[in-house]
Amino acid sequence: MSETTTIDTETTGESQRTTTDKSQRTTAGESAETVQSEWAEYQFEGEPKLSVESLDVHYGDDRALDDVSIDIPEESVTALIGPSGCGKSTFLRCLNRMNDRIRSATVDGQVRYEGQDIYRDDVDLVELRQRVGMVFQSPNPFPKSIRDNIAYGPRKHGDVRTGLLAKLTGRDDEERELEIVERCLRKAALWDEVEDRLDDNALGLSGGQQQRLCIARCLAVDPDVILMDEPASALDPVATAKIEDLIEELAEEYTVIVVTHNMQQAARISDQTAVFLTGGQLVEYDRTEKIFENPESDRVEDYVTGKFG
Ligand SMILES: Nc1ncnc2c1ncn2[C@@H]1O[C@H](COP(=O)(O)OP(=O)(O)OP(=O)(O)O)[C@@H](O)[C@H]1O
Repeated sequence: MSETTTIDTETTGESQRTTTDKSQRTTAGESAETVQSEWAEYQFEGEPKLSVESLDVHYGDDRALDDVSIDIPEESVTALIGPSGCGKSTFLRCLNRMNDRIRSATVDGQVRYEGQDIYRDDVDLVELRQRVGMVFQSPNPFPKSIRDNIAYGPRKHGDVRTGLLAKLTGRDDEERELEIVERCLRKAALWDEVEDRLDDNALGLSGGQQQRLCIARCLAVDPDVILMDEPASALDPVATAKIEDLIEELAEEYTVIVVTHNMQQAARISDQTAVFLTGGQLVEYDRTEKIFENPESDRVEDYVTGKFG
């Protein structure tokens, strides 16, 4: 697919955030500049895993993200919340350049992964999406066996070789492949449910099992960051609870960023929360507890208490 994304590749070094007076509570009428400065003080230990600076996204002439800057810490869960159409999914897709696939999308600004600008012309998109994996709203397993779903990525990337040719050339990695399949299914809390039917078609699994399989498939290519776009919105409460537990476990090893419409879910599972509001603005970003218990912005308070959105 052709890529028409416009990228600003200017390198400006580490982001400089100005500290502002947090006593300035905002109202709906205040300018974006004032509103966006609210969360400038959110600080965490260590270097950011992802650092986004002045990110603007347009679809044709329509703006979807407006000057978004945010640093995301490693090995934690970051929730992205906000009303429908405020740009959460667009933002998520910028983090592994999935928006490159959308012809009308124009991306300006900077996204750094471990300090490296991911929008440089020479970035290998396959490698980027391997490191920054994605799990979608609706479970989308391949119409293949459970084993093949997990082994797909490692086979494609040449990490394992199986099959007749591999057997004939003595490079058969069947054992290693099974080890990867088991490890990833265990990490996705699915192994116990499927260990005796690895060769069954994945489409025979329940919705919740399919979603955990998709997470296991994502883990199989050894990601560092996992982007999740409403991963539980199509699931029943029991399956949702399993995904939530899994997300919290994954955050011990991975950097997880989750878009969710469910504010209780954001409050339950995330360490920090970013609130986007209409117009594609990131209005507030802070510890999840702070966002839900004592947000700086009146608009955020109205949103998290359900007064609008
Ligand atoms: N592929 C696209 N082409 C054109 N416009 C798009 C495209 N994807 C999103 N948009 C527009 O960009 C804006 C932000 O959409 P986005 O899906 O990122 O928001 P969202 O907050 O994730 O919404 P939701 O919560 O409903 O999924 C919306 O106005 C949407 O219509």
